[in-house]
Amino acid sequence: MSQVEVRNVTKRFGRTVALDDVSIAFEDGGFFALLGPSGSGKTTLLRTIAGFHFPDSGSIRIGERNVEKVPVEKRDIGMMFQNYALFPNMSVAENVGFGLRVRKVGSAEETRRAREALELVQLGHLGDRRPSQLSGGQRQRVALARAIVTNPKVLLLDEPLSALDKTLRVDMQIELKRIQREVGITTIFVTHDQEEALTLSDRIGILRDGRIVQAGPPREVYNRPVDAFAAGFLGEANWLSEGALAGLTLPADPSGRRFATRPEALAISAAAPAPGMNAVRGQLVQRVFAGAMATCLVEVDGQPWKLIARDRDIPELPGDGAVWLAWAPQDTLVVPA
Ligand SMILES: Nc1ncnc2c1ncn2[C@@H]1O[C@H](COP(=O)(O)OP(=O)(O)OP(=O)(O)O)[C@@H](O)[C@H]1O
Repeated sequence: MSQVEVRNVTKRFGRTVALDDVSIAFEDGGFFALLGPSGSGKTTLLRTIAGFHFPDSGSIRIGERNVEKVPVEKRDIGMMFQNYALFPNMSVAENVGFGLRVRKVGSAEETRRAREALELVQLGHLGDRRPSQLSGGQRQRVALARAIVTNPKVLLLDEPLSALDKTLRVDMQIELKRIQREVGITTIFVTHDQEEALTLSDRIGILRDGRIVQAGPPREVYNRPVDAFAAGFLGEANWLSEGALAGLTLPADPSGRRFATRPEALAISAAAPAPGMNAVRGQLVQRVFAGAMATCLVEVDGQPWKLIARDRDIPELPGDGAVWLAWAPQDTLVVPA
């Protein structure tokens, strides 16, 4: 059975329908990322699961209980938001133990469990410090330790890493994933960073206008997007114009469908590609060197196409910019028009 289940939830703010009949299940122990453009309803969905909003209709189950009318503090959740606030006048260990104190577990148990949680986030040695004496990344770990110390059924994270700089954010992603695996806690994570969602999660859900467009394992959503929006939102898509379809080997009947390629599925060359490959002709606009990888921007039939490849795999290209872009037929993305 899934650990969290949202069934037909609608949530309105005045005339805005922030969640429109959303149904989605979160597997026990899974790491689930909610992705979508600004205003698509990600935060509203998370806050409705947390209990800060009550749905206008529909139900929410956490564990074995229906909780749509249960207040936040009784839902058995841990939370970490972007603007997490640690209590400045408490030590790190007291901050972590706070939720246990509220639950009156007793001081010996509080100390022991707070220490364990701090060790889990590798801050066992800093329990006596004040939050102001920690770095940004360390504070984030304290917030995480505090969120999981009560052993909740589900961990809700709303863009928890977005305030960190790039390097620290990548470190924290790895750390968060390790901790999530170690504890085995069902985690729901809101982000608008596609790469972060792909790195961390074993399932993703894409929202648009308050609806779930597609949910599934990242690879499945990336390789089999249900529509053009999902294809363009999770990664980039080069769309084939109708006129360019003639002569290509397509994995499905073209009627009622659109076809695209991912940037990394393409090979670029001056000469026509080998038989059996799909290929289009284009005009090289730009080749951008970025260390290990390179990007080529190519105009194909008036459309901008993008190729991403290892720089060393890109051959010398002709001065006049006339190139072929080739890909294996099975790498064609097929989406309903
Ligand atoms: N408290 C509120 N009162 C009124 N409207 C709200 C409230 N909270 C959210 N909304 C509206 O509901 C819709 C969904 O908002 P939500 O914050 O869930 O989107 P989001 O996907 O998390 O966006 P972002 O990525 O920008 O955080 C938006 O149109 C937003 O303006």
